[in-house]
Amino acid sequence: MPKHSLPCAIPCAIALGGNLGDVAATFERALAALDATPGIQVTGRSRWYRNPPMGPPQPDFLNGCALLKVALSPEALLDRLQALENEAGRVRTVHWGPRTLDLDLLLYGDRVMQTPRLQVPHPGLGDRAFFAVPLAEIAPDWVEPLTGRAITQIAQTLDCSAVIPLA
Ligand SMILES: Nc1ncnc2c1ncn2[C@@H]1O[C@H](COP(=O)(O)O)[C@@H](O)[C@H]1O
Ligand SMILES: Nc1nc2c(c(=O)[nH]1)N=C(COP(=O)(O)OP(=O)(O)O)CN2
Repeated sequence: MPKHSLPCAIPCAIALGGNLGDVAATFERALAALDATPGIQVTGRSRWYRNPPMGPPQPDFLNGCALLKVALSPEALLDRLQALENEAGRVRTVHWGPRTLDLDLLLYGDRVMQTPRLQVPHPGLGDRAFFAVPLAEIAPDWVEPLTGRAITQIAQTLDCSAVIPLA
């Protein structure tokens, strides 16, 4: 089925992060693989932003966000995101430690859910500038359903000074 006719597609926002290897190339591969996935269309992407690590000392991160149209359940979308993390060689060792690729589901339409596997909106959206700054670039007016705040409003409450766009 052509992507433009995906029935019941839900607008979603994801975050990309990583600090091991050629992260920009890893992000490009992940977005291409997502767009090639039945039931997923990549409709927008931010610039990539360099910023210092949250957590233990480690190399700076690249972070960014992408917008999707998704005709999959939130759980099936998470399965696909985690499969792509694994394909990028992600190894889970240290909590908040270095990684080749992290793909987080930030928003799934206006759904609010909290299950053992999935919290949506992502609980970091309100306090992580490396989520809010790139998302504000591509979806400034999207209203976060838990607090009723637009993404730009969230970004304005955070110290965004260390989240620097690449060229
Ligand atoms: N919104 C979410 N996006 C991604 N992962 C989520 C979300 N809510 C809960 N999770 C769970 O978080 C752990 C660890 O995720 P990493 O970001 O890969 O460290 C994972 O088991 C998800 O089920
Ligand atoms: N600058 C920056 N620092 C980070 C980043 C990141 O993307 N950018 N992700 C982290 C951990 O994310 P993880 O997904 O493991 O934790 P979470 O489940 O709390 O989001 C830890 N520290």
